Amino acid sequence: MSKKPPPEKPIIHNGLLQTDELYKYLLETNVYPREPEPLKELRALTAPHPWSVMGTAPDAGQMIGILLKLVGAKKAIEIGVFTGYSLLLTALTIPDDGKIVAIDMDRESYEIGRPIFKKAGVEHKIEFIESQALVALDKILENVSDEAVMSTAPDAGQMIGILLKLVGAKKAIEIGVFTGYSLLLTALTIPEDGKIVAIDMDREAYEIGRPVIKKAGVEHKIEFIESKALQALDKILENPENEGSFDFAFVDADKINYINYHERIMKLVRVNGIVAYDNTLWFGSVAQHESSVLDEFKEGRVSTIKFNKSLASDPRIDISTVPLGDGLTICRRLY
Ligand SMILES: C[S@@+](CC[C@H](N)C(=O)[O-])C[C@H]1O[C@@H](n2cnc3c(N)ncnc32)[C@H](O)[C@@H]1O
Repeated sequence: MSKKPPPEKPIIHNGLLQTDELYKYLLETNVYPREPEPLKELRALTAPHPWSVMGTAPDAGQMIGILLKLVGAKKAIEIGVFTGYSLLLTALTIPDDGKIVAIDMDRESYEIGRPIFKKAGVEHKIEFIESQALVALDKILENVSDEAVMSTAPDAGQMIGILLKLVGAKKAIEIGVFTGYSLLLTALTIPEDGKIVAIDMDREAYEIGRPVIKKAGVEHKIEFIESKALQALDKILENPENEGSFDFAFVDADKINYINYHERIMKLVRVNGIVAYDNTLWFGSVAQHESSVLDEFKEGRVSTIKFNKSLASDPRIDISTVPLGDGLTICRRLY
C-alpha cells in the first residue's frame, strides 16, 4: 500500500460522524486523555506519513482494547499492520506472555513503529510476518492441520472405548500421548481406581492437554513418563511384577519402532488382553506403489508394511485391522 501515490487532498478524520467538530469532541473528551503514551507517540510519528490516514483511528482502538480485555485475549492475529497503532495497542493490552501474529507485506512501515514497541517493552509479544496475508494465513493453517492430524481420530477413539470396556480394563499403557486425546478417553473409561502408564518424550504437548485432564477429574489415574518409549518399556520390564499386568495397550508413536514395542508389550499385556496399534494403514500408502507415495510418508510406509506383515504371522495374537481413523490394528494376546 505504501508504494501507491499518496492521496492528493488530505482526508478528514471524522469517520461517519457529521462534523469534524463532533469527532474532535469525541477524541478530546474520551479518547486522548486515556490514550497510553506509546500510542500517542506512535500517532505523532505516523502523522507526517503520506498515508497516515491508514492508521487505526484511536477511538476504534479504544473499543478494540475493551474487546481484547473482555475475551481475555492471550493470542491474537492482525492482518494489516502499517506503522502498528492497533498492533501496539494489542501488545500493550494482552498479558506479558501473550502473542500476536502480525502480517503485512510492507515491512518499511512496520519498521517506523518498531522502536516504539521496543521502548514500550512489548516487542517480545509480536511475531511480524512480512508476507501477502493469504499466503501467510495458509501457511499458519498448514501447521495447525499438521498438528491436528497427530491426535487419535475420534472414530478410532470410540472403538478404543468399547475395547477398554469389553476387557474391563483397569490397567493400561499408552505409547504416544501428544496432547492426550486417547489418554483422556482411556482415563474417562477405566474405573476410578484404574491406572494408565502414559509414555511420551514430548512433555510440552502433554502439558497442553493436562488442564483438560485435570478438569475432567481423571488426572490421578495417569502416570506420565517423559521418555523415549523403548527405554521406558525396558525399565518397566525390569520389575517382573509388571509382566502380564496390563489389560490394555495403545501404541501411537514412531512407526519405525512398532515392531520393538510389540515384543515388549507382548510381555506386559495379560493373556486375553488387548493391544491396539494406530496408523497401520499409514494414510493409505501401504497399498500404494512407492513411486506414488509422498516423500514424507515413505519411511513410515516401509516400517508399517514390515510391521503389518509381522503381526499377520504372529501366532501369539488374534488380529483385526479396522479402517477407522488411519487404520487401527487390534490384537488379542492368546498365550
Ligand atoms: C500421533 S502422536 C500421539 C497422538 C495421541 N495418541 C493422541 O490421541 O493425541 C505421536 C506421539 O508419539 C510421540 N513419540 C514419537 N516417537 C516417540 C518415541 N520414540 N518415544 C516416545 N514418544 C514418542 C510424539 O512425541 C508424539 O507426541
